[in-house]
Amino acid sequence: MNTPQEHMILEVEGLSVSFDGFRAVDDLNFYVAPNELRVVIGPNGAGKTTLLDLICGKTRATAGSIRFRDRELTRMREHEIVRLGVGRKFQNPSIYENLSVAENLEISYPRSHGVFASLFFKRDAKLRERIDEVAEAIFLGDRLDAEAGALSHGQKQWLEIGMLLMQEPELMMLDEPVAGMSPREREQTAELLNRITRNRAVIVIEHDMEFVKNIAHRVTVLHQGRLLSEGSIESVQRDERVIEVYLGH
Ligand SMILES: Nc1ncnc2c1ncn2[C@@H]1O[C@H](COP(=O)(O)OP(=O)(O)OP(=O)(O)O)[C@@H](O)[C@H]1O
Repeated sequence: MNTPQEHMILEVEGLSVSFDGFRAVDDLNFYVAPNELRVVIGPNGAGKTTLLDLICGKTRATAGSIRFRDRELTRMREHEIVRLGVGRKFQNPSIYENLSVAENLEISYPRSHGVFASLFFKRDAKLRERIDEVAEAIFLGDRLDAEAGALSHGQKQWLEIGMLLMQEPELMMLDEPVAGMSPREREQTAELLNRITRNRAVIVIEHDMEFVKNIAHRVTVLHQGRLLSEGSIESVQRDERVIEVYLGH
């Protein structure tokens, strides 16, 4: 799929970024539908992380456009992009180790309704409800009072996903979410991502092909900053160009 379709939530067109003349992302077109779970794969240095950096505003594009719900993101600042509904999870969890699970979720709840809104009981009830709901979704419903630092590596990754979910993003991006997880935790993460995608679009960068098979609706393969192949996991795995790049011929 390399042509715009109707109702795409994300439309990336002609996107390029150069670092000292080196094109890390090179004239890329990339479209994601509202309830899609897209996995981006590709060899080291293919431009996967840079693509997410461009979408979330961490890196500025040299050329091209990124439209999210018909809003142009390329000139927006990171916090504006977050406010529009784009959430990003980095490889290393950025949770507050000294705070409890519930507190970590609470500080991630958007305050956009203004300081005075927090004076009202209604907001607190809604917040508590949201914390319970998210904690349940990330398999930490019975660990609300646990200190985040005491969680397992996998649980910390889930907590960070939960912190993003508190903001109810319409597009969520995750960089290698199952790195370092046990097989059981990987299974649960697949279940979590599938559930999350019912209400939003999700982009995942992943190397573990078994995991990719469990979650991907479609796969985008990047190579040297360009689109190499795109489609179902089966079609991408059969693609000669993909095989060649991975086998390094
Ligand atoms: N800020 C930067 N300055 C200079 N070069 C950069 C910068 N960010 C990325 N690059 C280069 O761009 C290329 C693409 O990097 P990127 O991290 O996007 O690849 P990747 O596909 O995510 O790889 P990996 O699987 O190894 O994480 C690499 O050659 C990298 O060294």
